[in-house]
Amino acid sequence: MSDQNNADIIYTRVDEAPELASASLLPVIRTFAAAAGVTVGTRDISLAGRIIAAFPEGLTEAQRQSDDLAILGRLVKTPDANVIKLPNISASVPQLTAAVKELQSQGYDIPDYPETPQTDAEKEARKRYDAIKGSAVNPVLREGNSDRRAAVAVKNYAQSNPHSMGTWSADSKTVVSTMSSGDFRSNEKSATLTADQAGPVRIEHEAADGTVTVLKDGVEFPEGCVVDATFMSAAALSAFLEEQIAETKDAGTLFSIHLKATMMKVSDPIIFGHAVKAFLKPVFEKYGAELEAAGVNPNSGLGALLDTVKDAPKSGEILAEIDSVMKARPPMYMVNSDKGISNLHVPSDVIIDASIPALIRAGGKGWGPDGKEADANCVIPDSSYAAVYDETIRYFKETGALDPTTAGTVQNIGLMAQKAEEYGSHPTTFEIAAAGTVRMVLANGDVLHEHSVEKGDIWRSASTRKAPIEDWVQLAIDRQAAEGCEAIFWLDETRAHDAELIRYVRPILDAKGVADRFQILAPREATRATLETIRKGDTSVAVTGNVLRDYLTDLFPILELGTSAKMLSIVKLMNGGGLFETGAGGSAPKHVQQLMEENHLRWDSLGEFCALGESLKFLADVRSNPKARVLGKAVDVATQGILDNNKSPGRRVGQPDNRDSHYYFALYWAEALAAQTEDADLAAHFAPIAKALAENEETIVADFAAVQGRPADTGGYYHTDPEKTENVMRPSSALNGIIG
Ligand SMILES: NC(=O)C1=CN([C@@H]2O[C@H](COP(=O)(O)OP(=O)(O)OC[C@H]3O[C@@H](n4cnc5c(N)ncnc54)[C@H](OP(=O)(O)O)[C@@H]3O)[C@@H](O)[C@H]2O)C=CC1
Ligand SMILES: O=C(O)CCC(=O)C(=O)O
Ligand SMILES: [Mg+2]
Repeated sequence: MSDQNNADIIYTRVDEAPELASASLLPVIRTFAAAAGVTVGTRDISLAGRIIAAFPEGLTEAQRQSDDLAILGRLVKTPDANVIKLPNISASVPQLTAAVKELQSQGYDIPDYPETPQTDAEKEARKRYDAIKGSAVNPVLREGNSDRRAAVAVKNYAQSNPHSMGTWSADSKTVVSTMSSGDFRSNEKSATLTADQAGPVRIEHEAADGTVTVLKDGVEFPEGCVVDATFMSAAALSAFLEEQIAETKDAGTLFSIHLKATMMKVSDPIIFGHAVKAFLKPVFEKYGAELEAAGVNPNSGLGALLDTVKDAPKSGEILAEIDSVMKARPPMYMVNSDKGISNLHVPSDVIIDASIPALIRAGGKGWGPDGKEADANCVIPDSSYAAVYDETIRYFKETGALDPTTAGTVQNIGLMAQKAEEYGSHPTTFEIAAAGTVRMVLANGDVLHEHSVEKGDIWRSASTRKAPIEDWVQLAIDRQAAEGCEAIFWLDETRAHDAELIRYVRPILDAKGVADRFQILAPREATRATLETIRKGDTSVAVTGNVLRDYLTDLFPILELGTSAKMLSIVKLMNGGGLFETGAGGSAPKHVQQLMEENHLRWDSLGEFCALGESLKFLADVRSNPKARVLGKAVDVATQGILDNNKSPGRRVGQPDNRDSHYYFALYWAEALAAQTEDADLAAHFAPIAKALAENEETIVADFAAVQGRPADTGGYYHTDPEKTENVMRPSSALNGIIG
């Protein structure tokens, strides 16, 4: 439930590990902030919360929730916004259906997710679920461009306390494989709209027999908007996947496919489904009709397929066939080899931004079905950005792994505002029903883009508005000026969309007289140049579009810091507010599993600490609240204390965990507040708190240690019980007595 709706700072309620961590950290933040008259409210953007808000009809008054995402969506368009955004689940269909089941089991009368909606009620339910699916939160909240980097203290800490890195050898068989034609990159067309062309656009499909179907009408594109259209050929994709399965088998590596089925919620589940069909091709050839009759949707993955087949007629026969096909295939890269969960089981288990960097950090190794590490063929069907990973892998094979003790750092300025580029394209992405032509028709009747398509092709249009582009270039100029270092626009002049962006970037750089401080390089060349720069210990600012923002802000932090959870992640909202994201990663489902099994939470809240400090300092600026600045500066001291004293959570049961790190954060924060001299009232207020926290260290740490090693019950996975979660996450009465 939401509370304190007009609070100074909104702290988001999310899912999985960060939500568990919040149960312990948020009380500390609220208590400390209150001393400076700063209120911290919450808004629920969790998957379960969004489902509850979408289906009030069958719920009791007590069960209902407000549509907090919509409320936040309005807030971030105002100068008043000050939001701390933790990572939330971007749900694939299997995650969505699991959350629905859990809520139903808790007595929430909400409809099932209709896989093939028939009745009007089912169609309505499907429409609402489709709005919840995938990356449904970030695009709404990100009304600004992205500034992600490691705080200096965090980077220094990583250099003196390096994480483990796998070794890279020149004979590693790990490769990236991508399409050379028929993909989104190859078919892309792009144009920047003139004043005459601006206005509502119609997207239509004309079948071979002349039947015209309107796919989408009235999509508003203003003047200066860069509008792209492209498609992925289903035939080319299938041929490519079959070829890759065969090549992987020949090479003796693991087959892996890396997609973004969450943010690219229409296109990438379909591509994933093609991979499932290609891997099990003989099964689909033999039992296609039975699988369809049973309601199998390959886009939901092998896990769902196996579940559905279990209850189908001929299940024994089909399962035996699946088994024999799998044996003939190359071994698969596994998500969890102990539990037999493969890359193809769930579309959201292997997400490219985090999955490839983890493999690169490990020296190009993935886990095989036998539970052993092996080289892998990393299949990335679309070639738009695959070169980044390909070049990184080639570079490490040539030069060996990066050394985190000496490596410099890559900062990112990402073009993200107002659903920029591919990540905003799902409302204008379509799986083509019949061979023909897809056109984008402007208000004046002109055809902007046109493609010949076949049945099953995935056609999409993406757009990027002028104001966000200009804001992004300015942010890059400011960041480069602040760092005085290398800065590269990762744009490929031979790619249609990038060529349009370059037409914006060059004149702005010239007009500001800073063109000599920037390079414009295609992703492959930019990757090589950047790796060479950080190898020397220097800093590089990567100025990128939205997809590379996502990819690079996991890739480089994971190599430099071991994880992207420690990143500072600021979104300067276009209308003046601030959105402070915590880290650059996700909600870490594996961490929840560990907590449930052995009551150890290895989630590191460093991202939250960094975001909190920024949020408080921002509040101080916009509200002229000097006490908030004192609080914010003390947060920075506390964060430094966590690093200096090695108080981040350990990975294994028995080691100090997330709860311990919050205690030390509170201790250092209180000590810093007590010690500062800018605000005597705050110092006096926090002196006894700091003293009590210090004096009770032994008891508090013992309270935490005592609960580990046994299963923990939070009353749910997607929709936890607040009281049970509080019991699990705040087990120290000594600490609770001080924090309140
Ligand atoms: N901003 C957002 O809202 C984002 C949301 N997501 C969502 O998160 C979910 C999981 O995505 P996934 O791709 O697995 O990526 P995650 O970033 O959640 O997990 C990858 C791994 O990174 C490590 N990790 C991440 N955060 C932390 C942290 N704070 N402390 C310590 N380790 C951390 C963990 O490694 P280890 O297990 O080795 O400890 C974890 O297993 C999905 O539902 C996805 O949609 C993903 C990215 C961003
Ligand atoms: O919105 C999402 O699904 C993921 C976001 C993400 O990975 C990122 O912003 O780095
Ligand atoms: Mg990401």
